Amino acid sequence: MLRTLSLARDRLRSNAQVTSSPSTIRVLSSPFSLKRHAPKATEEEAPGLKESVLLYPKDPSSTPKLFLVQPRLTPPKFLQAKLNEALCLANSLEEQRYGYFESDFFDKELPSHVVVQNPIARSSKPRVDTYFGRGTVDNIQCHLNAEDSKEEVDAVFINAILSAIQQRNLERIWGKPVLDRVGLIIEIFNAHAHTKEAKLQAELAALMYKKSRLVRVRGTDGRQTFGQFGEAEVVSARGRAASKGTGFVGGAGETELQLQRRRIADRRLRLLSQIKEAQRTRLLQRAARKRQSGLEGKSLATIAVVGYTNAGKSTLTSALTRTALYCNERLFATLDPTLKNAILPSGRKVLFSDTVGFISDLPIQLVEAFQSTLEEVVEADLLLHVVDSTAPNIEEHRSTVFHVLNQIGVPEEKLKNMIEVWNKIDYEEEEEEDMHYLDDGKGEEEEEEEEEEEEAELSEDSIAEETLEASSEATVDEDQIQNQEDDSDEWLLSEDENVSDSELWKVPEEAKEDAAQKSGPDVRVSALTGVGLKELMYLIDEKLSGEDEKRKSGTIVERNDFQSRKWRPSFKDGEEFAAGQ
Ligand SMILES: Nc1nc2c(ncn2[C@@H]2O[C@H](COP(=O)(O)OP(=O)(O)OP(=O)(O)O)[C@@H](O)[C@H]2O)c(=O)[nH]1
Ligand SMILES: [Mg+2]
Repeated sequence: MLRTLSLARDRLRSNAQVTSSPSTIRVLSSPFSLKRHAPKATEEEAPGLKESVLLYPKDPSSTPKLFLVQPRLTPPKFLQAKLNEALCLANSLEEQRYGYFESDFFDKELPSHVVVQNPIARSSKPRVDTYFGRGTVDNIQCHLNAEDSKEEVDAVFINAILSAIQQRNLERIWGKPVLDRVGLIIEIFNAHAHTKEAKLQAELAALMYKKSRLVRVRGTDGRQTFGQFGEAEVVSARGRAASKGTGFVGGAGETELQLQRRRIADRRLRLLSQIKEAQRTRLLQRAARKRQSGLEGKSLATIAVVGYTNAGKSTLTSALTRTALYCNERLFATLDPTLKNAILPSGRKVLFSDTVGFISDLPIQLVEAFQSTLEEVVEADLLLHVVDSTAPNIEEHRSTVFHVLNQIGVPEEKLKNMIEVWNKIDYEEEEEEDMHYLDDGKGEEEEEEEEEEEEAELSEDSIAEETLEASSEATVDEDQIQNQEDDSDEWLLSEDENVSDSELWKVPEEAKEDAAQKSGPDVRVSALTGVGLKELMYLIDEKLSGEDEKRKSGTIVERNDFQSRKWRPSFKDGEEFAAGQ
């Protein structure tokens, strides 16, 4: 069904009527209530971390005003879903203070946005220098000027993956910071991180992203700098750069680049050792849990609740365990795994683990920044996949989750045994409406004409432009060589990897096949109203006893092969330490 933007807002509001109504209603609806957790006095703050991870200059005390640019997609239903998600992402960027968000999500205005031509759809290859064609870049500039005249836009959010060069060039043209999809998600991680471990992991992700963004920038006064604005130049391993034919012989610039890299490398090492410490604590706790359950003579199984962000994982976990986890309509409301007890119908005691949600187009390296968090998923006895049954692009959500679970090394056996829960069945579908969003207004014919004109312009006046593009591509490779020398185990792929965007970010066919193998939900629930929860608890009981049987008969290998999986945590000594308990 075609969902419109206004419908999306209505839909959010209709959810809001249930979830964000006055606190009295929330408390009365217990045990399925959604209470915001109180500030933790014992939470150890990590002072000064925030300042060092900002991807663009902003006032941390206020929510930034973003202008969203959505490349056009087909079919319209898919575009609508992606646009809705991007709007929610943009509105999710808000600092969390003591476990709370100050503003109510549903009171927030939707960010200004425009749908523009998609360079990938047109030529299957975006422009190397500016991602979009010239006409689109100018068009966005006009929209930005109009927005600025109302209230100044703090940053432009492009819902696509940009290379460092494209990002810098667009910043120079528009005179504003530009965030791509990965950049914004990292910003959200940093803004929402609450515990020390989440803060460290989010900073690590930001740091490695920053590293992949290092390009030399020519300031307005002609000096080379790494500042926010300026003309992007690609720095080669030999310290040579070329931009519009203006090369320079390097030396000082190269040193500056190396200095930046060294600072990042130093900080990364410090962060890794702090994360290792936090992970050691987690491993000790897990070992203690196992020991205790062993003493009691029964195994204390852990059930990891996984799913796309905003699917309702925390709401469901709260409902099943009769606790009040933090649930919020903002994307990535949960960043830390939380364990909660519950008793199954058989009387068996289990632990539910609520964790960070997944999202499409997220590079594995970013997922890996949360490796200590995701270990809870890999180590769990049973997985509960929560799917938002109201999502228009439900199949994309499902395959994204299968993809991430595969990437983090969840064994196939566990994937097969995973319970798929379709949530939000209480949600009623609204009438179909026409889509409402600001489009750049270009029909296909116009787009083709514009493209032809651009191509003609390029071939006439190609020397400067092509020099930039060709040299960008050439020197990027050389730059990558240096990158690898500096830091061989890169976390984030940069544009330097020379792989097209579509190849990098799309969900592989195998993940789609995995998702398709499961024909539908095992159980349909409403975490909010409690419908289907009893059935779900019986199913969990059944699956766990099936697992016990298989284990007894030896068809399941015990969880001692952590190091041999596709993705491995780098903290082997911590494992050994815990194993020795
Ligand atoms: N209508 C309806 N809304 C629900 C249901 N379950 C969750 N929600 C709403 O969906 C939104 C997201 O819920 P969360 O439980 O925070 O989702 P999550 O999967 O934990 O999200 P992240 O932690 O951000 O990944 C909240 O506004 C919930 O109130 C449901 O069964 N019905
Ligand atoms: Mg959550």
